[in-house]
Amino acid sequence: MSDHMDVADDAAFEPKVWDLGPETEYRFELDPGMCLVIVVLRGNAEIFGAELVEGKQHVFAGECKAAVYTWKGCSIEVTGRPSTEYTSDETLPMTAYANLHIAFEQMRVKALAHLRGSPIPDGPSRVTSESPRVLVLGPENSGKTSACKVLVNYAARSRMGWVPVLVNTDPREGGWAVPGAITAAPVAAPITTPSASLPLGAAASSAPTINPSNALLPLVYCYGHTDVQRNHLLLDRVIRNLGASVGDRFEANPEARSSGVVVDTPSTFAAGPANTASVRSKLIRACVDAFKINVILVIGHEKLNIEMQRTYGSQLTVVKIPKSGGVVELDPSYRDRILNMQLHTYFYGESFTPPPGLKLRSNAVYGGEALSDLVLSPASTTVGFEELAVWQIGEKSLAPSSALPVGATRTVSEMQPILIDPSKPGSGLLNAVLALLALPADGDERERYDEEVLDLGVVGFLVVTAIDIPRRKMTILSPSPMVFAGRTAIRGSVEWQEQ
Ligand SMILES: Nc1ncnc2c1ncn2[C@@H]1O[C@H](COP(=O)(O)OP(=O)(O)OP(=O)(O)O)[C@@H](O)[C@H]1O
Repeated sequence: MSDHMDVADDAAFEPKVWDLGPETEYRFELDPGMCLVIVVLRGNAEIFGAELVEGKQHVFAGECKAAVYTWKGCSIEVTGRPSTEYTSDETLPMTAYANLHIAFEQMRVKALAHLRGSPIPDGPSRVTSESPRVLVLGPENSGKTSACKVLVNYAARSRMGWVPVLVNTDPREGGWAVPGAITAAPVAAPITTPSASLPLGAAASSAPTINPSNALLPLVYCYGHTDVQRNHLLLDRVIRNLGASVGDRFEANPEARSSGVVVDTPSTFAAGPANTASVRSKLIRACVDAFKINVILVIGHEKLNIEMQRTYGSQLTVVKIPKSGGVVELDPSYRDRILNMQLHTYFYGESFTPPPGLKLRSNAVYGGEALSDLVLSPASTTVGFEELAVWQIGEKSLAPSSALPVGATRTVSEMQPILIDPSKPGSGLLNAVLALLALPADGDERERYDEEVLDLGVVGFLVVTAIDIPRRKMTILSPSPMVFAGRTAIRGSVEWQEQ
């Protein structure tokens, strides 16, 4: 049953109290420029598994769409003017997530006991002593990212002190960085959802000097495009690189492995035109291999569930879970706006105007952060053409795979790094988003190789805001002041647009 409300203009900014019964949720959607403040008056409430602290003002903006869920019932006070708000008791997927969480918790406990050589709980176990390494698949708008957040947040909230790794392989979403990136981070405290431009909450990558409460330090690799089909060989390679980096972290800290991994994927892995089927299955395979997946969750897609059962059923567990009725259908224009908003947020942070008539208290939070920590000050630096080497991967006029004749395959050139000459008019560098690469590890120079730029992690993203060809200089926007001399960057197809 759903209790829909039409939002009346005149009463919109009066606080409204919603009493939620057990296992129900209050769903809301914000239009551009809107801000919503929610206070839990009584009971326990959570957003995608992250608890809302009672009595605190929780601020939402940036076209956020989410649901306040309660297991046992609660009262919340809501101030603002959402474009849609209603309550629903059709929350069956939350029960499915809770059951999965309990099963994953047992796997973690056994994995840790095994590692420490302690007796395995529940006697000799049928279940292996592996931690849960979960791949989440589903079509567009099926709630994959929300499901990942719930599962990771429940683990991070557990008293066992788990720090699960959340991986985002959806380059359209950009995870903790910018669109075009794929990222992974150990999650020690629940991830919040204050805004659509911070789909996985804030991270320290764009503003290392602030965000004191958020210690997330993601591993970042650059794919450079938002379209999975554009250069799937490259995406396959960066997914495997990200998996290797996560593996290295586990090598360095074996107990961290027992918390497990949850991998979010793009909807294009699950569904798409028939001629993309082999690419899709190769990319799913890349994830299964890279993160040593032992559980595949398929959200609301029977055909894919059967396909996964057939392909992987003998070696790992495939579970189908229902799609939540609350998941919002995101249209292409919304996705374009969010892409730009996410880029801007990476450099400038967030800003919002509180609902008229509402005074925000000093302890109000925006996704777990104090309001004073939201605005960032990027740096603008002039750099000589010779100082920063910018590469692109593959040929300039790379057509998407879907545009190739049926049966045609790409040549190796799509994985070939090509140095961009900024002095050439039409180099495509102006307004390009660049991924600044980590320095190669010290070592034998002979170990360096031509395609090295494909395999290096990213330390931050930059934008070329001006090019002066006569003076051979370009102006670069970076999240914080940086020295670029001798550094290497990659350009993809993501472009900066002024807002
Ligand atoms: N129960 C819910 N109530 C309200 N909004 C929700 C609910 N579940 C998900 N949403 C919102 O719906 C939108 C889509 O959900 P989500 O991003 O989880 O789906 P997805 O399958 O990962 O999307 P994509 O198509 O980008 O891969 C998001 O804005 C999310 O916050």
